[in-house]
Amino acid sequence: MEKSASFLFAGANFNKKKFASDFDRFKEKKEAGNLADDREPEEVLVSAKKRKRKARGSDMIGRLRSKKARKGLHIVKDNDESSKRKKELNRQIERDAVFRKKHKIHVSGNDVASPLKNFAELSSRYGCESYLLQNIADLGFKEPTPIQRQAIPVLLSGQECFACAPTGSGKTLAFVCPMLMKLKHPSADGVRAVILCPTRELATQTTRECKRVAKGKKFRITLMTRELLRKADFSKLPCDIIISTPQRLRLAIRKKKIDLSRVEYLVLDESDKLFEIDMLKKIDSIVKACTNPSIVRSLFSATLPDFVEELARTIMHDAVRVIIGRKNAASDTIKQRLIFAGSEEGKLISLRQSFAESLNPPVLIFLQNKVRAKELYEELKFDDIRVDVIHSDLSQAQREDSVDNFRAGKTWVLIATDVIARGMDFKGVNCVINYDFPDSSLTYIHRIGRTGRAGRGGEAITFYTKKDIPLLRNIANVMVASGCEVPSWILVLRKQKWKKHLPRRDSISIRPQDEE
Ligand SMILES: Nc1ncnc2c1ncn2[C@@H]1O[C@H](COP(=O)(O)OP(=O)(O)OP(=O)(O)O)[C@@H](O)[C@H]1O
Repeated sequence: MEKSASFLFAGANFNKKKFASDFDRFKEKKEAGNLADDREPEEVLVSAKKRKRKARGSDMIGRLRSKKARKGLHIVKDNDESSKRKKELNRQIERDAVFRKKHKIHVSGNDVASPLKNFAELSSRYGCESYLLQNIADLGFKEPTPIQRQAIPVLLSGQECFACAPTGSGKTLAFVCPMLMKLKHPSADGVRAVILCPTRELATQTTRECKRVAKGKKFRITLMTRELLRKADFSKLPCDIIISTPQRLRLAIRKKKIDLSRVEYLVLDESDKLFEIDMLKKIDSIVKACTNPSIVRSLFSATLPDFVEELARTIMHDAVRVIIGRKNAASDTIKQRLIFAGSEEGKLISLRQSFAESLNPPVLIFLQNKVRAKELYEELKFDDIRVDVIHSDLSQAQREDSVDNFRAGKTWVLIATDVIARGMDFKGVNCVINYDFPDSSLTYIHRIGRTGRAGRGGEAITFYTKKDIPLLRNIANVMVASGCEVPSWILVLRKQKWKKHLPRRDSISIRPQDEE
């Protein structure tokens, strides 16, 4: 090859000696090609025409071939693209699976959205407005909790969802955040979102939380109060989001005061409580009143019994199931203890003794009904501790005062019925005492979940007497599942089937009758 014959080969020297045999063959071919010129002119002409035809033919075939090739190339390219996409999708699925495993997120459903790595993804993936991110930051939330990581993208993708995550793990933000993002702006179109809570206290707390998260955006967030129910004309009342107990909302529907046909977003908080038989009818009529076909419904709770899942599946389309950790488990930040108190008298002695040794307020004490809550309050109110009581016989204002005083630290020990066992977020409760054994393992999980919230530690003490032994194993199983120690004899007791445990108990009062 001559020097510089080709720009590509410039600088490369062909070693003729080394490749002599190849070089000779190449020379032979060239010489044979030159022979054609020695033929007769006609011969040359005919063969030239033949060559031309052949060339033309081969050109057409070539064109055809190259067209096919181009087409083939497209197909190959398309196949390449789709296999690339498939590969990337598979990689994403693998990454999601690893991430979910790390955060103990279990999902089932179709095309479940990837979990959030951080709150900033709300903006990069879903165009979240800055006011919301700012509010989340102002609340001091640095990282999403596992339920927030998964439930928020699921709801933003428009899928319905039932979610089960431990007490105090941030479920409220997990449904409030996508709701505000979906609603985008305040509007005069009527109610567009409904949150149902089983108790008034929880509805009040959720309203407050919702307003904090929506700060700076003029959403009309309304708590359904008795007064509002009596006086307000909802057709004129501007309202984007309504938060209510099922009772009050059903009354409003019955009185034809409220139109829920535009509701785009419905949340059933503490859903297993809402699906209990006494609430089910009310829930049913509310669900039916929300007639918007594009509504997104979601169920949230720390406990999700199988019957609730089955019921939920009958009303929800293609819902995604999100479970954090183990279903129906207590928060693992709570140190749980069982104490055999022998009798009612033994419980009171034990309680006073533990207060005398170390009272570490705030403390919450649960009893099985309001009569017993009042009795214990009467016993303790003259002791040297700041004690208060909350139950359903108190007026709304008195109940609110009890909650506020406990929140503010004015009350050290709050005696309560199960009216505040679910959802209430009291910051820093150090100890929950089950003075009366809970009526089920689900109630146990919710009661003790008033402590050990948002990653903090806490303690739960449960008194039991002989009457509570039938349910002891069920509670012990919850304790073992969250890593607490339990005497082995309890774990071999017979397990009780689903039935409320509400035994008749002796009076708490140890004062002689004529003193009362
Ligand atoms: N991402 C977060 N980072 C830190 N704290 C958070 C975060 N999200 C929520 N919290 C806080 O965690 C606490 C518990 O949240 P929340 O009341 O929503 O729990 P929950 O899961 O609904 O509990 P429950 O089952 O008892 O109703 C609240 O004080 C809340 O402000």
